[in-house]
Formats: sequence, structure tokens, C-alpha cells
Amino acid sequence: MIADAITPPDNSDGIRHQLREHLLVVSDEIENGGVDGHVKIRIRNLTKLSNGMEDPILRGISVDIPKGKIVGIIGPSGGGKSTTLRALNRLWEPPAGTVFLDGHDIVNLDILGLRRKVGMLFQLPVLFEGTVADNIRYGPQLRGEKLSDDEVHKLLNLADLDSSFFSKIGSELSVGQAQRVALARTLANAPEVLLLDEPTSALDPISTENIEEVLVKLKKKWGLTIVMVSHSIKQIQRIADIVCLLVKGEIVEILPPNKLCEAKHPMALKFLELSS
Ligand SMILES: Nc1ncnc2c1ncn2[C@@H]1O[C@H](COP(=O)(O)OP(=O)(O)OP(=O)(O)O)[C@@H](O)[C@H]1O
Repeated sequence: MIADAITPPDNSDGIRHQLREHLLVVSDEIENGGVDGHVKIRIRNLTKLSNGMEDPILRGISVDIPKGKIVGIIGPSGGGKSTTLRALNRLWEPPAGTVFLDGHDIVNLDILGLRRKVGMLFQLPVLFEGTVADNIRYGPQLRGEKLSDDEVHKLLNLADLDSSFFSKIGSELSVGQAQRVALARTLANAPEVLLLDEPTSALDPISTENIEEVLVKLKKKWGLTIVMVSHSIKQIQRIADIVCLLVKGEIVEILPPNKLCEAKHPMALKFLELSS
């Protein structure tokens, strides 16, 4: 059971400390809801200062991402959602002792190995030159493995693309199709975690629905852990198991999606009101 929404913080360090402590308790409760009660990614006091800006970009974020769940991150623009996501596979280097994958500090892991395990999909897919099959084979090829045609077809299928896409080239594809190829290419690395930064914001509603179905299927069948930044509260409500509300560099609420209306933080409330 996830705890009720948290008390709104003010600017004092004491309250901020209480808020973090409370979120850790909530995280622990969420942890118990994960597959085998296992925390896949543990974030502790993740802070990022900004050159030339008075306010830090991230102010001591602490949350546990349970294995085999979809965690949605929502919040106002500029709040630090992408920055948080990008720390998880070291697209920027988080401070030591702040991000752990299966209990291992990610700064001590081999970076290519980490990025294989923690794959990322961006808002706009960028396909490499060559065919769809070349794209899908790219990651394993870097490690000296060649995927068979059959394996490529299976990955296409997993990303909800039929076999006719095998030999197509990027310029022949719609953005929605290219996004699914990018997903298949990421899945070819057999990731354990998928980071998604607004993966459907450039897609039409049907392509969006297709991607959402694939994500839910990957969670259920593969036990994939998914962390998704989205501007769409409705999307988060459709597919996420847990929602983190990130405001001005702080996680101010962690709630199940059906309890978002119970959020208490004033900025969170305003954001939810304007977004609904
Ligand atoms: N490399 C960087 N150097 C300096 N400032 C940065 C850097 N990356 C992000 N920022 C700043 O950090 C803040 C958070 O940015 P971020 O992109 O993480 O927010 P966001 O919540 O994902 O926003 P949006 O919803 O608009 O995508 C912003 O003020 C942004 O300008």
C-alpha cells in the first residue's frame, strides 16, 4: 500500500528533510509492491547544481524504482524530469553514492555495460543509415554478436512492427514507425530498464496507443522496469504503476496514478489542475 500524499514543504531545511524522510518511507512501501519486492534503481539525495543559476536543477532527489513496474515522472516544464532520467544511464555523471542499479553504484559500472542494461528512448527517434534490420542489429554487433534474421523479426514483432519493415530504410518510415524501430533497436540489447523521455509526444493517438501497449506488454512479459517522463497525465494514468511529481528539482509527491487527485503540494495541485 502506498502512503497518502505528503505534506506540502516550505523552504526551510527542516521541512525539506522531513519531506525526504517521508518520501523514503513511501519508497520503501512501493518497493514492497515491486517484482519480488526488489528495487531496481535506488536514487539517494541526487543533486545537480547549475552553472550560473542560483537554484539547483535537482535538490536531493530520493526514490526507489521497483523492478518490473512502470514509474511515470510528471511535473511542470523545467522541473528537472529529463535531467533526472539522464542521470540513470550517466548521460550526465551523477555524484558517487546517489544512483544504484541492483545495489551497485552506477558510477563504478562499465558505462557501455550500464547503457546496455539501462536503455533510453528519446522524444524523436534518430535512426542510423541503412535498413531497419541494420539498426536493430547495431547494438549486439558492437559486442561482436550478429542477430539472425529470425531474431530481428522477433524484435520487430515485439515492437509491434510486421516483417515487411525488415528491409525498409529510415526515410520510408513515419515518426511513429521510426519510434518503434528505435524501441526494437534498444530491446535488441536486452535491457533490464527502459528510460523513456516523452516517447510519444511526437506521435498521433494511434501510434501512441501502439507504443503504450508495447510498453505494458514488455513490463508484463519481460518484467522490464520502465521509467517514463511524460507531459500527458492521461498517459501516465493509463500505463504507470507509480507516479512521481517533480517540481523545481524536488519530488514532491509519489502516488499511484488513480490517487493523483489526492496530491497536496500546492504546485503539484496547480499543475494537475492546468493539465487535466
Ligand atoms: N546541461 C545543462 N546545463 C545547464 N542547465 C541545464 C542543463 N540541462 C538542463 N538544464 C536546466 O535544468 C532545468 C531542468 O531541465 P529539464 O530538461 O531536466 O526539465 P524538464 O522537467 O525535463 O523540462 P521539460 O518538461 O520542459 O522537458 C532547466 O532549467 C534547464 O534549463
